[in-house]
Amino acid sequence: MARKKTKTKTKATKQPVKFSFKLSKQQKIVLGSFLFLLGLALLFSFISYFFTWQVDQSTLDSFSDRSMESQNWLNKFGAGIGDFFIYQGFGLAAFALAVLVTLTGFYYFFDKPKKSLQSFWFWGIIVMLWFSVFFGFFADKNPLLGGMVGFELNDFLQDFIGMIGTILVLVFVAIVYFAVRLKLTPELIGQYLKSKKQAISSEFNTDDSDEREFVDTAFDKDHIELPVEEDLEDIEEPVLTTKSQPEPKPAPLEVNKPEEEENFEIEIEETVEEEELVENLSTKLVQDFGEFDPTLELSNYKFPSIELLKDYTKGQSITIDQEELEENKNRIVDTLKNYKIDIAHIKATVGPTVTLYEIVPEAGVRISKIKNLEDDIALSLSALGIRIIAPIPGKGTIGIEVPNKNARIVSMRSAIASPRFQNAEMELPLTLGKTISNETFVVDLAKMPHLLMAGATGQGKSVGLNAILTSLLYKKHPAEVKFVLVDPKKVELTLFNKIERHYLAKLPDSEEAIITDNAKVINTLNSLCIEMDQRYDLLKNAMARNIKEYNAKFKKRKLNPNDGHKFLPYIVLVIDEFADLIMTAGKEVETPIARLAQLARAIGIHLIVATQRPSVNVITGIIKANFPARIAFRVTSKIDSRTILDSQGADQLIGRGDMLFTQGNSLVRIQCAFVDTPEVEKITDFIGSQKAYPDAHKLPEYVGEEGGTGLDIDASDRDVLFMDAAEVIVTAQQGSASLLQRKLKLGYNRAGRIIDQLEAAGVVGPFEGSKARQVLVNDMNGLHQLLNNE
Ligand SMILES: Nc1ncnc2c1ncn2[C@@H]1O[C@H](COP(=O)(O)OP(=O)(O)OP(=O)(O)O)[C@@H](O)[C@H]1O
Repeated sequence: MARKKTKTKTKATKQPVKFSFKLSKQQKIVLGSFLFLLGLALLFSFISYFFTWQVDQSTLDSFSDRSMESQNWLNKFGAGIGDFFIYQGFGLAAFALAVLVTLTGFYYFFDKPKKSLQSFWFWGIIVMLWFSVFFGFFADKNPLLGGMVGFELNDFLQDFIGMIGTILVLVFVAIVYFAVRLKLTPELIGQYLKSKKQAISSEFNTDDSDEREFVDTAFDKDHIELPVEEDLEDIEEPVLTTKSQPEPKPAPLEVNKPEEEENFEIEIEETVEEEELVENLSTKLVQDFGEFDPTLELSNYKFPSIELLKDYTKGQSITIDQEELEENKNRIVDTLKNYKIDIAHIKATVGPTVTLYEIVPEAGVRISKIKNLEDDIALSLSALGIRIIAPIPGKGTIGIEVPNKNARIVSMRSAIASPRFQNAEMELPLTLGKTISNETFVVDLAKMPHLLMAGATGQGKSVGLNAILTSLLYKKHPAEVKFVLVDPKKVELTLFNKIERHYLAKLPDSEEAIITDNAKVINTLNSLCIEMDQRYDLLKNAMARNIKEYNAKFKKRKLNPNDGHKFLPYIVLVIDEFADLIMTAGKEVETPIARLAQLARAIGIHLIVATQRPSVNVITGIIKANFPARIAFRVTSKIDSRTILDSQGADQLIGRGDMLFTQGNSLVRIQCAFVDTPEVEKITDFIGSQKAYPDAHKLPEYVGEEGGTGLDIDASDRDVLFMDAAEVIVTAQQGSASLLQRKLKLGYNRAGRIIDQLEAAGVVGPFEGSKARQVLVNDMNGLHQLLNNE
């Protein structure tokens, strides 16, 4: 005990009790509850006063006389308070005072930030005075309405500015209140009325009217609606409001006190609570209008129904032909036995087109020995397309893929309807088909980020491209994705013309959205490079790292459209017959494609390039390096297989949609989902018959190469932006093409050309490697002199 006492003493000398105006937590609770109850007492007194004031008149002067009773619910206190605040004071408006006191108590009790309390009091008193003066007009009919204060103030105002003047003053104060306190503007009221009107009209716009709109598409009545992500989002997405956010509470601080120190008050330094910026424009906009919805312009857009796709496997379940399995197994075992390889265990997985036999060899058998027997096993099974995977990655087994006698078609319908695809939370989900274990294979194009497809003619490339495009049509709203289609064969992608105004993007001056002419491809690719540069600028200004972040910010209304910001749809560039293009246009297409492939992933431009001839002069090193995701249908030689996959295997496929997919690591064998031309036609017809945007999505304009690139450039051949560019360079005193790209929103090629022209004109010095060129003109005067003297 004695020891304890000395401990207390030493502590007491060390920590002198500081005097502070700040209330401790306990004091706040006491003060808060007092004010809260006082407010309630005022409220009850006021209510009761209205019924008892006449009877209680006589008791007012005899407060100390205990024999006198008052009728008020709070007896003489209530009668006195009521008389003071209502009759002598503010009349009916005195209730505001009771509310303010209660609220103050509440704020102290729960230790809420006091800043909003000040504004409550300020505006509360104004409201109280306003009503008091307003009811002052009726003082002769009922003096209680406005109270003495109301009557006197009203009278005072009328003496100077008359009744009309007083009314005008009251109207003005009311406007100030609505504008400053409630932040109401005529636009907001207009918007509110408009949204109400829309809500009512959309309620009337029932399914009937939708059916009427597309009645001639003939697919409506009995189609099964797929659960569409966007629709769900509409319903579920809560609108974020600052008011609904819980206010930050100071973390409770637990202080362990020894018992005998009970008298000691620990001074807890209150942390300054950060006020939320109510004026934050984006929060306010979201509060008022909700998040930006890119699909609003085509809000009635209906996704194609699954019924438009054909079910090729109707009635056919996965039939396992026991006889075939047994036969194949015996042959594999026998062949291996002939080479003195014993098997410990064998297991079969029956896929849509091939069956995988997994073998566990006896201990001590070399894997390479089995791998070398590929041809012998194929011979003994008398089957094409045998692929040996030794060992299967992730498993301690050796796989032998043997084609089934009766291959099954994988319908696009089953792939689209699979939960894996339907529930895919991806930016650009693609379903390619089914794996050997009959699982639907779904990948995100946005993550690939570009796809290279190769396969000999007739092996399923076009069907594969259609499957990819169909996947996107079933999952993405027209506002979210745009296609740029290049089809030199002129027949494969023509069906997509029907959805030009929904899903396609094109150059401003071109008539056809689907590009079939190789010369136009060059312009389109360069235009996409400009689009890429512009998007990078937007991202930089928005301080977003990629398109997903940028669009999220835009939806939250954090980016101002007046600064050029807009919702950015993904752009998918599909090039069929790439070999043909490279052969005719060479470097001119290779350079922009390589540039796009290197840089475009972050800004949402993704490339899908298909080719028949996967030779090295078509798929060059630079292109290969930037296309980590590859699909190989059957190719004719091992060399081709190596070019596309960096390993053999594609030459052993069996065709008709049998494919290998890699994303840089292991190969996955997939049976591509089959979607036939009539099905694609039905889908595009269905989409095409709906309300569309006025035009296809516009790509930036690209001025072609006509100007020439030599340094002996004629002054008349200069780019139209030559003068602007010269001014930018001279002002910034920095001779770089990327500066021009940014400032004038140009593509790389055009900016480079202008720099050449500036060099020829003597504005900038020659190319100096990684350094920016020297600017040879010091100021604007010098520039004008130089150009005038030419
Ligand atoms: N996934 C698949 N399932 C079943 N059959 C398929 C599949 N893919 C393609 N086929 C069959 O192969 C035929 C040729 O396919 P496709 O037209 O896609 O070949 P391609 O590689 O585009 O040929 P080309 O390069 O000559 O245009 C189709 O008509 C179809 O009968």
